[in-house]
Amino acid sequence: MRVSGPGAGDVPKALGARRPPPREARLARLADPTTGETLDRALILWFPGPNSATGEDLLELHLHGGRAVVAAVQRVLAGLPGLRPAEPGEFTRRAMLNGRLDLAEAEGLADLLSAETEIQRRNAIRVAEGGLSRAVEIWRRHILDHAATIEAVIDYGDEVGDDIDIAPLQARVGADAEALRALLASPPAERLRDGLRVVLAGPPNAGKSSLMNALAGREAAIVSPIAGTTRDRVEAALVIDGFPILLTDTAGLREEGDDPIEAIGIRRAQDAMDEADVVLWLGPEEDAIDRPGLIRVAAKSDLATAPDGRLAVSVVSGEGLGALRARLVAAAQAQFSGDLIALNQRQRTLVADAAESLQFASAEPDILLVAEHLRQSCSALDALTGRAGVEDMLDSLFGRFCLGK
Ligand SMILES: Nc1nc2c(ncn2[C@@H]2O[C@H](COP(=O)(O)OP(=O)(O)OP(=O)(O)O)[C@@H](O)[C@H]2O)c(=O)[nH]1
Ligand SMILES: [K+]
Ligand SMILES: [Mg+2]
Repeated sequence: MRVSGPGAGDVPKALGARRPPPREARLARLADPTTGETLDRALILWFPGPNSATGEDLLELHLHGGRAVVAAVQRVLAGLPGLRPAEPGEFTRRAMLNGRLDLAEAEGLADLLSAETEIQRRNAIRVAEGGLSRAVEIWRRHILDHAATIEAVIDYGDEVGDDIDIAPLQARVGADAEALRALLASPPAERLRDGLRVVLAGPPNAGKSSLMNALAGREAAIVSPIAGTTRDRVEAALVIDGFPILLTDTAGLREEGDDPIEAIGIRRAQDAMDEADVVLWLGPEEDAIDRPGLIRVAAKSDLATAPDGRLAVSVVSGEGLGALRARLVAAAQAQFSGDLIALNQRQRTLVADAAESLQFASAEPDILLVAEHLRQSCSALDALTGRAGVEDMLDSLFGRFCLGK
């Protein structure tokens, strides 16, 4: 349990314990101040501000985790003058307001707390440790340099009353716009939870659901010899070699008959393919769509020899399943292993805005407007790290944290 703020240092005494020296854990008996009854034996840690997680005086009580113990201590603390329960995320919010971390780092921390997959965790820790903020700071400096040059040109131009060639500067600004946009090439952070999106597609009875079940290691979808068994999208999340993969089984594709539900299923199958990173195509060669990430699978290879160029797979003999898993891991690696930082939607929008303003600045003939576009680009980056006012954003971000964070 954490207590943050100017009165935090008085809490041990109120609980009948001594305040330990800074940053040293001490075992202490915590007592109810009204009854003298023992609440718990706990470790107390004392972090005087500003060198604490929140930047304020901060006290930590490491209690025995039982719900009743926590509730009893909480009740006693709430009864002390000047104390109230924290809002969700309030500690991190205070840390940010006290300059202990910036907005991008706080977002990284929120992502870290909710990370479900290894690639999410790796990305979140990079952001939480300031990886994104540092990259943004470099861009900001670039833009401020350009802006300073332009301001100088504007001032100087006033003096000599003459036009000055800003083409070389604009070329550099244009190059920066390109390079900044490269930040958008990494997959969006939201995508790191699902991982690689793999869709099984092909005509009815091709063996899609059987293959899905074999890869998932469970009976995720119904298998039967009846064509048109699968009608809706069926998802199974799995992890292969540490890479999260979201498998989606789909309705068999065929000329739409008079079954309206099957027709909806087929439309959903097509949507799923549009969104997929990898499509496992189990249909005939001539119907294979030409797209990146298509893996042609010759299913039921125990029944017939697979044609050249297709990956022979059988869920009966097990042939090709290992090779298929390896292909999926390779695809996931290509997509997620880079050093690029995955940006969330908010960050992507701001980076795109900043790059667009730079683009405008590089092509704008009016020198005053060039300066204005550079300013806008800079303020988009400021919003990213929270230098600019972003109250709404703070509310929604810190609402994602749990109590005590
Ligand atoms: N021998 C053999 N039979 C298979 C194999 N894979 C699937 N089957 C059989 O083929 C039939 C159809 O399999 P499903 O997995 O339901 O095919 P589907 O593509 O999902 O079919 P729909 O959902 O109807 O589009 C079932 O009877 C399966 O048992 C395989 O590798 N070898
Ligand atoms: K079937
Ligand atoms: Mg099926």
